[in-house]
Amino acid sequence: MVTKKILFTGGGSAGHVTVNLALIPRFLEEGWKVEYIGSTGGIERQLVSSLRDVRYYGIETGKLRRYLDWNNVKDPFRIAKGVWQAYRLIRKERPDVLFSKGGFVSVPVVLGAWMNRVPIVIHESDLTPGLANRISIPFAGAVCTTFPETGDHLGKGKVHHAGPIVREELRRGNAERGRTFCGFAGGKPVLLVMGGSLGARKINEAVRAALPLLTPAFQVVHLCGKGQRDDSVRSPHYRQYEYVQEELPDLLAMTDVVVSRAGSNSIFEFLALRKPMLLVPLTRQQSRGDQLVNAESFRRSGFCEVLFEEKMTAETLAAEAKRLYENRHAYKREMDRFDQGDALSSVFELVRSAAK
Ligand SMILES: CC(=O)N[C@H]1[C@@H](OP(=O)(O)OP(=O)(O)OC[C@H]2O[C@@H](n3ccc(=O)[nH]c3=O)[C@H](O)[C@@H]2O)O[C@H](CO)[C@@H](O)[C@@H]1O
Repeated sequence: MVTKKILFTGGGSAGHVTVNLALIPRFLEEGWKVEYIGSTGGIERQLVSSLRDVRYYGIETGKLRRYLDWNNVKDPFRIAKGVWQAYRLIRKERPDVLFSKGGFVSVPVVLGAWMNRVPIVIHESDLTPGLANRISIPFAGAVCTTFPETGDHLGKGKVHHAGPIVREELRRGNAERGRTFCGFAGGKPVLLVMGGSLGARKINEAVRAALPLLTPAFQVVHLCGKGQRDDSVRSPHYRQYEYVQEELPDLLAMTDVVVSRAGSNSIFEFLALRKPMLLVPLTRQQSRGDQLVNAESFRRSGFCEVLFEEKMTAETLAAEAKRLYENRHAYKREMDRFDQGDALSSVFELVRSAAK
């Protein structure tokens, strides 16, 4: 039997790596060789290093910004260098297919694959496609989507609605282990706060200011983002961690309700685990508005409440979190109606048929 080889790319933030982390074990189990091209210093390098049998190549990359910045002058040269590096790596490694999850590092890799005539499958987990994917889609043979509505933004033809891909290990958490990790006694419900993979300064400030209102009702676990811990804030009912990896399943297992940004991977993970959510989406100024539409779609489905950042204060945050907990059964009922499907298998089959 000829061994197939798949190349993955995607990075810049964990949201552009999570789907790859869920898919890679399936390809390895099926006997494929797996390689990954990411940036030399991005979060993807660290996340992919937790997987065995995956060869990682780092390339130079620049960010695709929509605002003025000195780096806008240097970055076209970095991107051009990245395209050249990706082209040469792909010519040498000869993968049968490229799976691209987006994020700025993926653009040079998609171009390098296209120049080598390697079939390309793209994955878009937000409701509206990001800039890197919009640039890449014309070069791809197929685009997998998470939200059914995304096809309306892409035109039909290449689009394949797969549904959410959620890492299997997230379902294997243990609430007792989570409580032991945090040093929490049982009793009070647990509120998990997650500001996306990079943290969210505004949410961090509001949650810390709201602690006197929140901790009589909840034990609060706060995933605050790298470099954003504030050790001056202490309470026996409050724990903060910058970023967790292997502990996340246990923390989710003990969680009753969530306050979160509206990054697509996070919210589909909370949906899969039936965690009622209060979403504070990034504003249109902070991002391209993708989280606003993600959150609105979830609100329409009855899975979450939305608190706009402009309206977020310690008081509104605490009041909305308590209301969410009181109504938790109603949100869970709506979530139970969601058909999770088996997106992982359907994407695996699509990629297998796209491979040379
Ligand atoms: C600032 C920004 O550009 N955000 C984008 C980024 O978000 P971001 O990178 O935050 O992406 P997501 O919310 O989609 O995913 C975050 C991932 O990190 C994991 N996690 C998080 C915290 C932690 O401590 N441990 C951990 O493992 C979550 O379980 C999840 O799998 O990509 C998303 C997917 O394209 C977009 O919707 C977001 O708009």
